[in-house]
Amino acid sequence: MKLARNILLVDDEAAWLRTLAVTLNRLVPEADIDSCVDSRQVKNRLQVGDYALVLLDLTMPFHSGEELLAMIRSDFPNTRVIIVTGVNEVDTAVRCIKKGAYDYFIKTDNVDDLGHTVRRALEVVGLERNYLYIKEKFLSRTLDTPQAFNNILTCEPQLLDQFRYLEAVSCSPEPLLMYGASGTGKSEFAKSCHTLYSPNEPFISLNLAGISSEFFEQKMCGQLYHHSNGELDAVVGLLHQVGSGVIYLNEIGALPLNAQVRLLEFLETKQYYPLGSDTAYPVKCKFVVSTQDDLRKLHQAGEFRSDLLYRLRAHKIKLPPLAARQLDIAMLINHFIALAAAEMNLPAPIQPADLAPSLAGYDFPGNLHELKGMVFDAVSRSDGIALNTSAFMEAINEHKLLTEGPQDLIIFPKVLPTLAQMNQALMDEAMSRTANNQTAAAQVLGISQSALSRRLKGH
Ligand SMILES: Nc1ncnc2c1ncn2[C@@H]1O[C@H](COP(=O)(O)OP(=O)(O)OP(=O)(O)O)[C@@H](O)[C@H]1O
Repeated sequence: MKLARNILLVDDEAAWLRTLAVTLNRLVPEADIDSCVDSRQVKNRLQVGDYALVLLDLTMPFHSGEELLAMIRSDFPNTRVIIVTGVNEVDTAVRCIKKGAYDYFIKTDNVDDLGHTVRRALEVVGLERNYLYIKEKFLSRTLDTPQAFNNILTCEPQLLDQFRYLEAVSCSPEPLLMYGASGTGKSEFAKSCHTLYSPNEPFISLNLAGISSEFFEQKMCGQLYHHSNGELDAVVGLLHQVGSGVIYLNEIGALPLNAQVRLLEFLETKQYYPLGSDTAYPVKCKFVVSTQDDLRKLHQAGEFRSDLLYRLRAHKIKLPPLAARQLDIAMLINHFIALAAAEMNLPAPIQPADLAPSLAGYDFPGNLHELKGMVFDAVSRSDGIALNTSAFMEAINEHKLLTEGPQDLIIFPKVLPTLAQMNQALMDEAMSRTANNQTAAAQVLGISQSALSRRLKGH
């Protein structure tokens, strides 16, 4: 969605209107400026043009600025008004602010101030319109571009909601922050965002785990090398390569503090300097970032800047772990079977009906990476008819052993002990752990004190 940049200047003095238009063109070159010298035409002009801002004179024949302000506030609530007034009308201008004007400007004031006020008002209107658009899109139950989500299979309502949210916010120039453990589909969502935002521009992804501040800056901004013979060499940075596309920064929580300052500058000033150069270049891309960490906790630990955190959280998506997506498991297994069979040039085996239910209690710590790996392993072991499920069972048992912890494991020697040796070893261990208290040791072993006593004597 493009932000509105159209401004209508209204004044009955044609010469002043011309001067104002020239000045604003110079101060706010990104704006499109129209003017209207007849107060009776203002309503008509607002009906046909989508104006973000009206600069309104107070004293005009036919309709006063105050009257027009009331009409604009009621009929065109998405358009902001700045009152432009002479020194002798400041009281009226202040009254207009109370009635909903965004600001007022006295004709004799420094025009640079007017430039700042106009730019601020345009930003406010842009944000308001963006917010309204996002709200409307999110509340509608349908997707405009369902094909953007072709790579994300799901029938979980919470993920379908995320599709609608992503479609609504993808047009916004603000960054998108995704939370989710490894393998929950963050890269796929970043790609969908790219398809929605700028499908014909590049998509570039950078993993920030273990990155240094210097490398980050060089990678993003590029570098200019000045040789002693006067020649120049340039390494092009990602911000140049990505142009108006999408840059996906994975593991944002790992970004060192100095590099966080740089990223914040890219977001706020919308420009960057290649290393070794003092020429500023524009940042035109959309930033999508993701993390597995709780950035607020990182901030509390002094590892993440709060200003960057607030800037990044403009739009955010939380992706659920695979274990919370039970409706999807059977469908995802089939999807990965088809992928694996195509990749290995094998016939696609059939998924046993009881496989997905048997995985219901498993928590998939590696999420979709893990499920995909299991299916690929299973397909490679299959006979081409039924899917070999041993890969799944092995993974589940391995995981059980790991999560139960080494203290719960009995590690047997290569040559197994006899039962008598195990009995003796168990009794010795229980007696030693209970400081030779037979009653307590018997309790630990699950037998009576007299039975333990008998056995100890027997040995
Ligand atoms: N809903 C889905 N449908 C089909 N495939 C999916 C889906 N979500 C993710 N995948 C696939 O699962 C794998 C893991 O997903 P992805 O790489 O997007 O996760 P991630 O959260 O970005 O992981 P990491 O944090 O490790 O980078 C990828 O091969 C991806 O194509």
